[in-house]
Order: sequence, then structure tokens, then C-alpha cells
Amino acid sequence: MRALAIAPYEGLKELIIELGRSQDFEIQVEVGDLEKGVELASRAADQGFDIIISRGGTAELIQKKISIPVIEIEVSGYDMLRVLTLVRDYPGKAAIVGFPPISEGAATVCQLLEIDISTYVISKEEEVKPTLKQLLEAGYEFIIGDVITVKEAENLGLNGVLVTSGKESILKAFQNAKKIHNYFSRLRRKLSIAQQILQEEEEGFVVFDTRFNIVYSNTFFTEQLNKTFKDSIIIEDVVTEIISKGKYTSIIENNNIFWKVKGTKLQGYEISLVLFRLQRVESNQSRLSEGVNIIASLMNSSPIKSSFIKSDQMKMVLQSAERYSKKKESIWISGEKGTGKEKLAHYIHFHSFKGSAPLMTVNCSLLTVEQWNLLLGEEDLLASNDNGTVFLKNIDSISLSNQKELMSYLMKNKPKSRIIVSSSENILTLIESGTFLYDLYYLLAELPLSLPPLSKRKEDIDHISRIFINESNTKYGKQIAGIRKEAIAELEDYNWPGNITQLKQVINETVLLAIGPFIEKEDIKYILNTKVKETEMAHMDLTGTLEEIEQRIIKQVWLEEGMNQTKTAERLGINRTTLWRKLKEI
Ligand SMILES: Nc1ncnc2c1ncn2[C@@H]1O[C@H](COP(=O)(O)OP(=O)(O)OP(=O)(O)O)[C@@H](O)[C@H]1O
Repeated sequence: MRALAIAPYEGLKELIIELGRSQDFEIQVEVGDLEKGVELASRAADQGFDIIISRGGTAELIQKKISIPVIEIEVSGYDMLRVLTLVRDYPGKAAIVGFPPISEGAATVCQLLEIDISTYVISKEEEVKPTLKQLLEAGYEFIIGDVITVKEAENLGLNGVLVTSGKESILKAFQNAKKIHNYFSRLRRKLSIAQQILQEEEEGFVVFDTRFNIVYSNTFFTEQLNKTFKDSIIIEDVVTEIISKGKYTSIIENNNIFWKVKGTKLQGYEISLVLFRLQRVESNQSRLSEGVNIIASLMNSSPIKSSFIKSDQMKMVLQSAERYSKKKESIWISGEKGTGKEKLAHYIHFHSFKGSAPLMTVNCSLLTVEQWNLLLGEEDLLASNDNGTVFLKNIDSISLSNQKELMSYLMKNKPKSRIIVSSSENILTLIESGTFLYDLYYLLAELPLSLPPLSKRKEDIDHISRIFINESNTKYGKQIAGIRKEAIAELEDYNWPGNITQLKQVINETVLLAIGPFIEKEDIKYILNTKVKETEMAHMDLTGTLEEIEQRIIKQVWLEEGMNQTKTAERLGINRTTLWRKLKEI
């Protein structure tokens, strides 16, 4: 053990050195009172000292400012006895002024020995001067006390008598120092073992205090996970939530690797601490990231701009979505392909009480059997984002056996995360035909939302197109300043079987092709008549007889023209009677 003694007065230094010679530890002694003492002590840890020994106010100050243990040389009964014996025969009035260890000890000794010396207790350094001034005015001449009191008394012209520490007090401090050192050594050893174990782990550990500062983290966390963690969750919100509720689970992603995050409150410290443990999700067999996507809470980059929505139908959907976002029940979003179901799921998540944790999207139509097993089986991923949202996209595309598995999983595990699902097929038809489980639908569709096709919300085409122009400008470095009214009318005239996804594609193409600063009606017409037709043709179902294919084409054009027979006949180059006859056959 190496000890540094900070002696508030010169004489103490000599005594410590003398007594230290016969000790089995190394001791170095410096002289320094109060702030000077703290300054000397602050370098102790760097110089390899294990413990500090000091006295009175200086010891107290050092203890507050540095982290290595500080042992106090206490004022003993012998010390008091010695000084009182010395002053009892002094001519003139004497008083004892000091902090409780000195003043209380003195009072007891005075009482026992029937010495008539008054005692004044002070609790703060600032009280010393006024107390001494009062005593001076009251005719006192001698002041007995600690270093601070004596110095101050002498400054005021009084006679100061220092209560010095005797041999016994110093030897007792040495003994205490050894005991404390042994205790700390054992503790440090345990701590270093625990730390080494944590450092070896390929898992992240991080501890935050209530002011959201990191008080501990292992190397693995610092080097590999710190950034993703901070980008993925809102630490302030999550730490506050854990302190009030106790537990937290969510999932984050870093370079296609998923990490389960578990947060717990640590008990037994003077301030609340929150521990996060980050465990890797093992997915050797398959690349989970192909079907599962994690969106961090801080990445809500392109939310639905609700002020851009003009159609009453869509406004009502958004109002319900906002209301639902505050509830715990599962939400089922239905709507044709490309109507914005995923966008709406994001909107709900970021408006909800679960918004401080990530949004985990599982695209059911992309999942392989192994990935499905990973989600519900070994890794139990669906239940690992309890504080966030799980979005099961295209739920209508999962097989009956997977539906059954999901159903029993949900019944058994009851995940606490918010669940949102989306489907584009008419689910009631699927239930009727026996390809979708009635029970699963009712379990997940506690709060249903239905998105209208774009053809039923044409008022929104204008504003949404402008959002897409802006996006395409950024993407391709173009400077399109706007879109002509006539061009918008052209867009509104179209039927949009591919909904918003298709509108986005059309705007994208138009922006790429446009030459002038504005998108003109002709630009839109050209794209709609060529590109769109091409892709529609490419996706056309050519099975069946010629008659059946013809029927499908007629129906498609008729729908695209808003069931207007004159326009349909014109486009197909047939007369209205023929069209009417053919439509009747469909
Ligand atoms: N209100 C909106 N404002 C701007 N862009 C939107 C809006 N709604 C949807 N989009 C965009 O339209 C496209 C389709 O949206 P989304 O993927 O949410 O639809 P979906 O119904 O989930 O599609 P699918 O059924 O094909 O999976 C996306 O590129 C999305 O960003």
C-alpha cells in the first residue's frame, strides 16, 4: 500500500513521518491546508497512491473532490485533554470554536474535568469569522480550535491554540487506512474480473445515468454499436421510460445484423442507473434483412405531410390513424397495391406512444421458411421489439400453415409491441375461399383502416405530384419548378390502377424527360400513353382464349376511363353499340 498524508500544519508532518517508519506500508507526507491540500491530493491517483490520510476540514474537502479513499485523522479525547490541560491555567478568557468533532468532544472533556471553558459549534466555514468577532467583542482572548479557526482568530488579533493530533490518533488513522485499503483491494479485484468478462463478450453493455450520460460501456459497445444505438433510439425518452416502468425491449439494425436491446433499471445506487444489453440475433442460415427491415426512431425522414392531403376520405383515414396510434390494439390497414399502406404504418408508429423505439417491418411476401422460423421460433424476434412497432406487411401472402403458426404464437407470447398489418387482397374474399384464417383476421384487425384507391381521391394528385417532383429533382439533380394545371388535369383523368406507386413512377419519368422548367400536359400525355401502356402490356395476363384476353382488355380500358362508355369506345376504336354488347358478355 502507498499512502499520501496531507498534513494541514507542519508539526503533524514530522509526527507522521516518525510514526510511519515502523509501518509496513509506504507513506509520503506533504503539508497543505484546505484548497492547497486538495491540489496536492488531486495528483495522488496518477502518482500511484492507494489512499490519502488527512485531517479535519482539509480531509473533508479532499474527500469531496477526488475518488481514492480518504482516511481522517480524528480528534481524540487525548488530543482534547492535552490542549485543555495546557490552557486551563492561561490568564484570560478562552473559548473552544469548532466543527462538531472538536466542539462536542471538548464539551464532554470540560464537563468531566470541571473546566470552565465555553464551547461554540460551527457547521460551515463561513460561520467562523462572525463567531470569532462576537467572541472578541465579548472579551475573549484565547481561541481553541482547528487550523481554520486558529488562523482566523490570529487574523483578528486573538490568540489561537491549535488542537494538535497526538500519536494515538495518527496510529489509529494508519490502522483504518490498512483496513480500508484491504477492503478496496478485494473490491477492485472483483470489479476487474467482472470488467474483463464484460470486455471479452461479443455483446454490448452500456449504463446511463438519469442525466443520460454514459457511466459505463464495454469496448465492444463503444467500438461497434455506440453509433447505431444512438441513431436508433431516443435515449432520453427510453431512459426516462425505464426509470418509471422498469423494463424495455427493442431491436436495432447495424449493417444487416440485428441486435436485441434489453434495458433494465439497476437498483441499489444513490442515483438511478439504466443498463442496456445488446445481443446479436443469430441468423446464419438466412439473410434476415431481406425480409425484415428496422427503421430507427430518428429516421422518420419523409412522413405523410397531412396538410398536403385534400380529399375528405383520406383526411378521415388520417384522423382515425392518429386516434388509433394512441391505443394498444392491433391495426389492420387494407387497400389496393400502392395506396400508401406502409407509409400509413410509419405515420401511426411515429405518432404513437411506441415512437421512441424502432419500427420493425416484416415483409411477409419476401420471407423464406427459415426466416419465418427465425422470427417466430429460435430468436423469438416478434416479441423482441416490445417497446416499438412490428409491421407485418402483405399479411395476405402468407400460407395457411404459417398463418396457423402466427396465430398460436400471438396467443402464446402476447407480444407487447404495437402490431400493424397490411393487406392488399380483399381479405373477406380470402376468408370465404378458405385461404385466410378467420380467427387470425379478427385477432389482428381490432382497429381496421381502409385506404382508398388513388382514383377515389383525385383531389390529392396535385399535391402528391408536387412532393414527387421535389423528390425527383433532388434524386436526379433537376430543377423542375412546377407542373402546369393542364398537366395535372391529365393526371387526374387517368385511372391509376397502380395507385400512388404508379403516380410516383410517372412523375419520376416525366421529371427525367422534361426539358423546360415546367412539366407540360404533353410530357404527361407522352409518358402515360407510351411508358405506362408498355408496362401495363408487359404485365397483361395473356392466358386463355383470344376472346377472354379481349374481354380483359375491354374491361381494363372501361375501368381506366371511369366506366365512361363513350370514352372507352373512342379509345378502343369501336362504336358504342359494339362496346355495350361486349361489356354485357363479360
Ligand atoms: N401521402 C403520401 N405522400 C407521399 N408519398 C406517398 C404517400 N403515400 C404513399 N406514398 C409513396 O407511394 C409509394 C407507395 O406507398 P406504400 O409503399 O406505402 O404503399 P403500399 O400500399 O404499402 O404498397 P404495396 O401494397 O405495393 O406494398 C411509396 O413510394 C410511398 O413513399
